Amino acid sequence: MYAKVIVDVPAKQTNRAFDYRVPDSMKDWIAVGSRVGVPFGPRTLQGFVVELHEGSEMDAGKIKPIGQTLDLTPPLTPELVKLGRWMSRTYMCHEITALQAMIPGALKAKYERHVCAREPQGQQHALLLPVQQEIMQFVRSRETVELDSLLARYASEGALIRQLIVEGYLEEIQLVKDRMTTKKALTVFPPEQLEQLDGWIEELPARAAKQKEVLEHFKQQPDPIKLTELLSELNISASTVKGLAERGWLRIEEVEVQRDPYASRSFKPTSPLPLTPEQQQVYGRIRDSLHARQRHVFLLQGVTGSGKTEVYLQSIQSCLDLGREAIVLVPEISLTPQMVERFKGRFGNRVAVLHSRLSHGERYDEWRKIVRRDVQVVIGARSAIFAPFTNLGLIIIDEEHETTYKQEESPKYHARDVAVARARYHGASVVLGSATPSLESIFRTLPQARQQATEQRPAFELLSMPSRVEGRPLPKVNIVDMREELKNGNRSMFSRDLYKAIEERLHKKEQIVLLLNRRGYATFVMCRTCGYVADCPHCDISLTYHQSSKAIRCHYCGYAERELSVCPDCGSEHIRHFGTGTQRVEEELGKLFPGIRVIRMDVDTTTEKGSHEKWLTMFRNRQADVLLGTQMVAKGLDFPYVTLVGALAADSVLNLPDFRSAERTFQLLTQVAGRAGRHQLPGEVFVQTYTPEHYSIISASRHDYASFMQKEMQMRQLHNYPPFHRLVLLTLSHEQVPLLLRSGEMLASRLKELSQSLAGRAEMEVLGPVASPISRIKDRYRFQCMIKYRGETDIASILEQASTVLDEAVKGQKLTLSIDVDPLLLM
Ligand SMILES: Nc1ncnc2c1ncn2[C@@H]1O[C@H](COP(=O)(O)OP(=O)(O)OP(=O)(O)O)[C@@H](O)[C@H]1O
Ligand SMILES: [Zn+2]
Ligand SMILES: [Zn+2]
Repeated sequence: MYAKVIVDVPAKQTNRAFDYRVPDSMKDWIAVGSRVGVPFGPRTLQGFVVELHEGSEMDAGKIKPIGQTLDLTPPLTPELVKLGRWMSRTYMCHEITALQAMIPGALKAKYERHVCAREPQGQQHALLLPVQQEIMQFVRSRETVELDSLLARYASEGALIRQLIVEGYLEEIQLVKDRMTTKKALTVFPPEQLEQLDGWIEELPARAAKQKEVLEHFKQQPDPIKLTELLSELNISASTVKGLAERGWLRIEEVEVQRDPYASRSFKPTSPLPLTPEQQQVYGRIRDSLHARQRHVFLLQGVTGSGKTEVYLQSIQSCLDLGREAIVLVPEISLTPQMVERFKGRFGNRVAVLHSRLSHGERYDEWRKIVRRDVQVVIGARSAIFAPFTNLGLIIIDEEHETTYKQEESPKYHARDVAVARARYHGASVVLGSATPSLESIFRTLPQARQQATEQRPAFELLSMPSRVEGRPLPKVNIVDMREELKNGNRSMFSRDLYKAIEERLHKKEQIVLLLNRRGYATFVMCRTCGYVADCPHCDISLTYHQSSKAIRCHYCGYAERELSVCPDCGSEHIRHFGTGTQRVEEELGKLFPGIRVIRMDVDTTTEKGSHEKWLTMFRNRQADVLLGTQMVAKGLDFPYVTLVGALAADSVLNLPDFRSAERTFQLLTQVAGRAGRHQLPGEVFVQTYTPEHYSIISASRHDYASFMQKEMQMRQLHNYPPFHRLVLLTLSHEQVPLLLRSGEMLASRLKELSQSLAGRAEMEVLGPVASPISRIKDRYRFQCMIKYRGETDIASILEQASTVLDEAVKGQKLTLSIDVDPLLLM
């Protein structure tokens, strides 16, 4: 038998499968998705088996054998291996990079292979042969056994051992060296024959009362117990237990314990709520699709507080009832205890939780629950989309418009696209939920996009929930024109209206959420008198200020102007580049409202593990009046006493040099406004802005997604932006500008040539090269080209051809080309 293996060297020359022979002794162990060690030149490399064949085209004598198998159960499924190939083609990354992104970090480290005994669950199992029973007994007596030593001991029984693993009698564990991926604890075991306990209790002298107590404990509770637990339960010292172990009456051994980050918390079980008519209708569609095994993508547009989560929960329940599995993605930022509680409360220990604040070991243990089929539901951030389920029925992406679903380093995938690809394979349903769907997603529900739908990019079905549960009203949103405030001599960050509203809430002991968004590095130029913002005449985005050159520039096309000292519209001198910090707001709050209790949540105050949760718990317990922060205070929080929301500088996103800035502004304002008045107390919102006439701000204040969407679609179409055109961003970097410029021009002209050869209705436009918005990182300069295209374009092969030309021209020059397909950040 022969295997095709992708090796762990992310380089162009090794971005293909290499042939290896599967030694007879490994035949039973190797499958598509197995991790193996293979000889590669003088080294041994880790790799993944992507295909198995009876024969090989290559000369049999020349094919080297696989050196070792690294896992007993392959960490990847055949489906994920296929997905890796699709990702490599779709996102222009190395196949190995895609595959590595699917497995937990712990598997990338050093390892030691062990097995331990467990009770097989579920279906009928084959009767064990005597030799297998002997093996099981041996393993049980040890808790864990290193696989190599087991195979050495039962040298001729490899296939039978493998059968024990497949049937679930043995479980493989990776004991990763150095990093200690499995955690061990000293555990006390009772004797095999429990009847002996009585005799021994008799035998002990009266003064050994404590030791008698220990034996009594095992008479009542014959299960193994952690030493520390036993000591604290009986209030005894370790020497008491050790004495018993020395007599051979008890056994103390190191045993692996599973780290469960949620073990210390108990979750209050919840049962399904009776659905509102809107929820019922949406749920009915999803359930029908699950039953019909349709590969359907739903876009669930439900206003904030419409009860989307309850729909997710009940849909998952019907998926589980069909014996299938579910993945739920939430943005990292909203993976709060509150969210986890809702899922654990409904599905208990059938849920695994994956997010980046877990340690390597905790992540690995959660992942193993999936591999072992101990859980059927995974809730997690972006990378949980790769959960190795084999019978997926439902994938839910909450807040589907969030940018965190796009990975910014290679593989630069979007979890939404990966979800659709996995669902296609499994015949699963996808539910994308949001109060403010991305333009890309809503576009795919429109008749126009339905016509262009393909297998790869299917049309979406729109489901909507336009009202909040129990008829609660959406909060009233007031737009405050900050230009007026300035005219009236108010130079504070707080308008008079917002000031009064805060005062009132403090008096009534209600709570306040204040949002100050500051993203990106760019500062924009704005007139504080009339609200004028300097825009690029060619690109419809704002220009950014560059201190070093005292110029304002466009990051897309390179257009530049001298720094402005007076406003070109109104002549005012109050024109400057903008940026304020949460810290300053906190100080000002303290001055204006002495004694006010403020929780500040931003990157500075949330780096520590668990700090995010700590702040939110404090706020929930009403130990603070104000929750002040960046966009992390806008998402998914559900606090009954929040009746006031203030957005301090609503324009700060609007003026980022990004064609999506209006969309981001609308989304953010809608989300943060949605935090107010979600329960009995009605809510009120103040949006402070210098551009009160902007459609994104007006639509958000009216909770009017439809009119925003229409206007924004027009803008996008006018400028050939997504969702009408698709984008590819190519970034070149090198230490020397002249070489960079030359290669940038070569790349652009090759791309332009290729675009001319396009047939039919396909269109492609190449912009650049221009300096990247972040023009130097770590002493390397950066230039970028952008492709805008539409129609049936084989973009992968165009990119492939262009980059090959570039590679040959600059051989050995350490130039890097990074390709971002459907980019979200244009930096
Ligand atoms: N059928 C129902 N009956 C009563 N209460 C409900 C029902 N469905 C949901 N709720 C409650 O309504 C509140 C809002 O629901 P939920 O948080 O799911 O809204 P959401 O649509 O996810 O909002 P957001 O987009 O702001 O996160 C919650 O407190 C939830 O418990
Ligand atoms: Zn002006
Ligand atoms: Zn421009």
